[in-house]
Amino acid sequence: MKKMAVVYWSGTGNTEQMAEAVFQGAKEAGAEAELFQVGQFSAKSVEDFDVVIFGCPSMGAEVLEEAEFEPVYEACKGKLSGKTLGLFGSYGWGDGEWMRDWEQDVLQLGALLPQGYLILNETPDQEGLEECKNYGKNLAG
Ligand SMILES: Cc1cc2nc3c(=O)[nH]c(=O)nc-3n(C[C@H](O)[C@H](O)[C@H](O)COP(=O)(O)O)c2cc1C
Repeated sequence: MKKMAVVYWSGTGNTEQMAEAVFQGAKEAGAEAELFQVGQFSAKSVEDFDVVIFGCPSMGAEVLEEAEFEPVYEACKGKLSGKTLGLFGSYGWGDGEWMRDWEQDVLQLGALLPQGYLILNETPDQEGLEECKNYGKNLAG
């Protein structure tokens, strides 16, 4: 059984809804999944999971949220080489630049991103939540 962590930050709840659906999908696919708000996670925890799925919306000007999410993610970076990851998040008026940059960052660290990333505009609709579930399922498979 795969051990999976879904680790997220969300300001207004959109990425949180995505995180919950990704987590549900992983569990339905039979993974031993845990859901963490980013403050509950640390670099040390990376080793405890086969797959780590990070979620953070586009903030600032096309960057990760800097006060809470980024410090934890930065601390995890040293543990991500060879690790299977997922990346997801919600965005607003942009074109997903923050996620393209984030994808490049994890690939440069040597992490694996077998299902690519998943982004949704603002509040997820039913179809979006299904996409999130499937993303979690596929990473569990
Ligand atoms: C301070 C702030 C900065 C933001 N910066 C961006 C941005 O650079 N690009 C973008 O597409 N959306 C931006 N947004 C919009 C959020 O990414 C969007 O509303 C998202 O759905 C928020 O997700 P959350 O509910 O998980 O916090 C910003 C929102 C806030 C509050």
